[in-house]
Amino acid sequence: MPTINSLYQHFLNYPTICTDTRSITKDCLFFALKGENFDANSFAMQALTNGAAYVIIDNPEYLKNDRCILVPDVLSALQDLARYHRSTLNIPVIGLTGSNGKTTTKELVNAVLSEKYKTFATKGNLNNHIGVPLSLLSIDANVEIAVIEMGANHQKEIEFLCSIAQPTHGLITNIGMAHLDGFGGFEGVKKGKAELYAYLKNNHGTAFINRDNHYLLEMAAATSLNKVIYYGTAPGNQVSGALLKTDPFLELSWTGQKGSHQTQTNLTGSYNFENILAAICLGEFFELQARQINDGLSGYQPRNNRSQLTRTEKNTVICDFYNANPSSMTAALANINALTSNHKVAIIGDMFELGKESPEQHRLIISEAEKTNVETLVFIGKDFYEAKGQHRGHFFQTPSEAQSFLEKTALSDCLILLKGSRGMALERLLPYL
Ligand SMILES: CC(=O)N[C@H]1[C@@H](OP(=O)(O)OP(=O)(O)OC[C@H]2O[C@@H](n3ccc(=O)[nH]c3=O)[C@H](O)[C@@H]2O)O[C@H](CO)[C@@H](O)[C@@H]1O[C@H](C)C(=O)N[C@@H](C)C(=O)N[C@H](CCC(=O)N[C@@H](CCC[C@@H](N)C(=O)O)C(=O)O)C(=O)O
Ligand SMILES: Nc1ncnc2c1ncn2[C@@H]1O[C@H](COP(=O)(O)OP(=O)(O)OP(=O)(O)O)[C@@H](O)[C@H]1O
Ligand SMILES: C[C@@H](N)C(=O)N[C@H](C)C(=O)O
Repeated sequence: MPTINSLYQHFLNYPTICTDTRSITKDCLFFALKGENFDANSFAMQALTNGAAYVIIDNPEYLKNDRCILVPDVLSALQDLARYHRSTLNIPVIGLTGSNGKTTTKELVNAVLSEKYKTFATKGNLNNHIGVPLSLLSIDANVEIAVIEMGANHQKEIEFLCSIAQPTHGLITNIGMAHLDGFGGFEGVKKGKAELYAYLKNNHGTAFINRDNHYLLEMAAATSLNKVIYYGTAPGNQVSGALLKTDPFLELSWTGQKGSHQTQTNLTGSYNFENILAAICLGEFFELQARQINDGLSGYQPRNNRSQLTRTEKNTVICDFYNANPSSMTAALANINALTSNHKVAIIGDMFELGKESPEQHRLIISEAEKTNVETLVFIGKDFYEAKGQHRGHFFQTPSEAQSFLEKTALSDCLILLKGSRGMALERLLPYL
């Protein structure tokens, strides 16, 4: 079996990692992972034929030549290699987690910091036990600061990802009602996310904390964090800010260490205010000029179905269908409520991974939606359907039933919120809006 040193030598010679023979890069190291459909050990020879330099396998049956490296477990080897590579990098690594807004905040932080530094940031949301190692292994010697997104749906996951990413700086965006099933309820979410603070505390890292978020303050106090930089709305933080405009895009004023400034963004949704402030705070901390921070923020254009305002032929659609949970759904409803339009429509789909709290959470969202000034409410999915009771709105069990309704209704001149969990894939309704 190879040592981590010998595996790392291969990585230094062949620093591209591949996990899929269908998109192989010449001279890569191919890690044969297992999935629900395949055991990629069986693709090892194909990977070599397609150009891989070496294949890392864990089934001795596929050990055919000296370009096959047999390890006890391929996933662990990938994680160990990433941990080792990270430990050779003497750069700030910003670990970023939270229930909502991780990807958006990561993108904004990267947009800001890249105005001054050579940055690396997690691609998309490759944020789990496979994605974090792959991200770290993409950091090359030119990178000056890395922003690593860390996702989790159960306890000890952030602790494990921190052991790989070894963040020197960290930020929890917020604590919300997400992945309640795996975390074991809201208190479980707090406990799981606080693993980042514990890592920073034990490794002399710096935490960036939204002082307006009392859950984060409680968690920081419980961890006795000693290196903390605050941002928020009240004066006296490293960065303090206020929303100036929210319709349709956010504009804000902020005060840092060297004066007050104004920023324009291409983001909709006042919930993005805290994401933006976090990015400004990191920009200030890493000594960017206000102009660089503002350029980074105003240059960021969401293209990832999160808070993305899209004009169709007939309507304006808030494309927010990447995911959903009770906290982000509440925030999205509050946002459309506050926006101006002749006619408002909310098309919202089931929220997944809520466990035994799911029926109640779906009932609560229906009540929240009813209280808004949105005239047309469309609820899609089994969970909303089961909670429908006597509530106002149109309820459909499946997106295709909702599609027939939308085809008949032919909405026009409307502002439409389209949001649901990933598995609902509500993007399929966009052509009918
Ligand atoms: C192992 C793997 O890559 N899986 C991906 C694969 O899944 P599947 O089970 O279908 O794999 P297969 O069985 O088809 O294949 C096994 C391997 O064989 C390779 N292979 C196959 C065929 C072939 O001809 N040649 C081959 O080489 C193949 O490439 C596999 O390596 O496909 C799915 C669909 O594309 C992928 O979704 C799946 O990816 C897995 C899930 C993954 O973890 N990917 C990471 C890179 C990642 O970071 N993905 C993120 C998801 C992040 C996320 O959802 N985060 C959550 C919180 C984290 C919770 C955590 N506990 C968790 O469970 O993930 C959040 O809320 O943010 C992403 O995709 O965006
Ligand atoms: N600060 C926030 N508070 C509440 N909801 C938010 C916040 N930021 C973003 N959201 C909502 O969460 C959705 C997903 O945003 P984003 O992808 O940035 O979050 P995430 O935490 O990275 O999610 P995932 O881990 O699933 O990628 C957005 O479309 C928006 O509806
Ligand atoms: C897709 C995954 N990152 C996620 O956010 N899942 C929740 C449950 C969703 O799809 O809404």
